[in-house]
Amino acid sequence: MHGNRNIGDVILDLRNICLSFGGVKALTDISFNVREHEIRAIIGPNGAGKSSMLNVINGVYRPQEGEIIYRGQQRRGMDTYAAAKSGIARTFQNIALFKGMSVLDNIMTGRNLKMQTNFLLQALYWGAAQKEEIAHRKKVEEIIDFLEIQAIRKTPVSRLPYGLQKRVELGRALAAEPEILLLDEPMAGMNVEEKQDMCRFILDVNDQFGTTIVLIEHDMGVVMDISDRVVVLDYGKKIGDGTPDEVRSNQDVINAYLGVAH
Ligand SMILES: Nc1ncnc2c1ncn2[C@@H]1O[C@H](COP(=O)(O)OP(=O)(O)OP(=O)(O)O)[C@@H](O)[C@H]1O
Repeated sequence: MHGNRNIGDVILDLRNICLSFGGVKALTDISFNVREHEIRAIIGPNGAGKSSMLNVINGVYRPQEGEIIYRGQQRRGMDTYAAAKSGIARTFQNIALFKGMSVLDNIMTGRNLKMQTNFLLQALYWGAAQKEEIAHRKKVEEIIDFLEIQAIRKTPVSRLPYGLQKRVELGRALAAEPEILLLDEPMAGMNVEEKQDMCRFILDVNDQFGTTIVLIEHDMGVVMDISDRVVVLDYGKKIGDGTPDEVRSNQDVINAYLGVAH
């Protein structure tokens, strides 16, 4: 629960979203919502528009048509900075960490938006800045404990196996203490064990921090296992929306997936 909102309230409402790139219609009239505290998956075959949808939510793309209502307010012209500031954090399909920096420092970069003091103020009020720094470090250490990566906290990210890099990326997103966490294919390229770990962490984040999670994932087993609700896109259109069971038995969804390699 965050502030005065309750579990199950709609916190993000996407209405009639249309997005095109030149002649390519990436999203056509897409509407769906995200409820407080749920795990919401976006699935669909390659090129269906999943990444575009995530990019609309965190302000990378501005849709030509449609409305985005976030926390009861219509969002206009939000950019990535404003989205992050308002509590939306994300991880990327391809890991976007500072490879030469340690795990600790990478996660610390996720605190940037939370830092109040700028460099000048830091020089003037050294004590206050130091206090703030200590508070940030504490938060980062909590995340490191939570993700069970104490042993590698000083290790440069480039030396870590892929699965752990993904975990560090999750840590950096968590450092921003987001209300909505967007995960773009969090299990892509992972082996079975790494996938199980990541699943557990996603569920724990949701459970212990109450974070609402929107994720894109190709692994159907994972999606159906951990999601509360699933929205299905195909060729930029919404063809299904509901609980995993509802989506599984939706004929349009079955057809779309039988049409590809599944
Ligand atoms: N920046 C862009 N410029 C031009 N076309 C784009 C851009 N981003 C996406 N598209 C097009 O929009 C459509 C949807 O792409 P998108 O990446 O959102 O799909 P996706 O479901 O995430 O695919 P995948 O599973 O392969 O990652 C595709 O036809 C894609 O070529």
